[in-house]
Amino acid sequence: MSKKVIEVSDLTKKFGSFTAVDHISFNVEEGEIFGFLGANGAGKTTAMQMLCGISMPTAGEGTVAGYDIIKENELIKRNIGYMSQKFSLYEDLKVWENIRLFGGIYGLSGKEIALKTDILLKKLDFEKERNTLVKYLPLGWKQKLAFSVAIFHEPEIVFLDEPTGGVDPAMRRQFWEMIYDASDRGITVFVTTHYMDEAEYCNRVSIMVDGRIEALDSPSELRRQFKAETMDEVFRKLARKAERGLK
Ligand SMILES: Nc1ncnc2c1ncn2[C@@H]1O[C@H](COP(=O)(O)OP(=O)(O)OP(=O)(O)O)[C@@H](O)[C@H]1O
Repeated sequence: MSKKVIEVSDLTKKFGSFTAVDHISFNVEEGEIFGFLGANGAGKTTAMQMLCGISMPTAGEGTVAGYDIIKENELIKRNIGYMSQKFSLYEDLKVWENIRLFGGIYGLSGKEIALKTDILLKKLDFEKERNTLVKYLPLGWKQKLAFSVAIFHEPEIVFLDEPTGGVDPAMRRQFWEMIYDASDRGITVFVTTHYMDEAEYCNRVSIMVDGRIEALDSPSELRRQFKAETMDEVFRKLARKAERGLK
């Protein structure tokens, strides 16, 4: 049996009387690429922030990387990687300065950071951009850099919130090569996306509708269950039920 890196049960988040995330329960296994889908406003970001220890649940319980999401949220923050929609890169710092900053935040030594920076820049073919201010990088490059710094400390799990928004399919494909590479090294990947071709690349996918998980399985099994040719069709069949955000 594979180890569970995420285990949550009845996780709920209310904002006043509005229930943004409504009693969700699921597990993610070590090394999985787990897709977290849902229409705008379905509750994906809110759920992810609870898993990352950034936001406290109103109800429910769970563990991430073995730590309790309520009592040990500080430990979770230190032991995961997180790439938010706005990514955390500092636009007015150079590429190498951003890498050093995040390496430091994650507790790596100066020597380790220097060594790993050289390896990373070479791997990304970014050596010429070492001294470039991040604000001058094209969006796709920023996304690759943001992902690289999110996993610089080799966390057990990385959370990616719409990591490939706004770039062309070729660039998105390159980004997914990096995701596969991380997954091959044993890093569990939890990823939200609006692109249904990306959903097909995941080992398992959950689909949220109005704060609840309405379906969860492998893409092929979901296509079978929903008698659909593509994940896009599965998604549209489910999203039709949504009352939030689609009007
Ligand atoms: N701090 C908040 N206060 C009140 N309502 C909020 C807050 N954060 C989120 N919401 C509401 O909760 C619902 C879920 O939002 P969330 O951002 O989690 O959705 P999402 O699935 O990530 O959507 P998107 O794909 O647009 O990012 C939305 O209706 C949103 O307006």
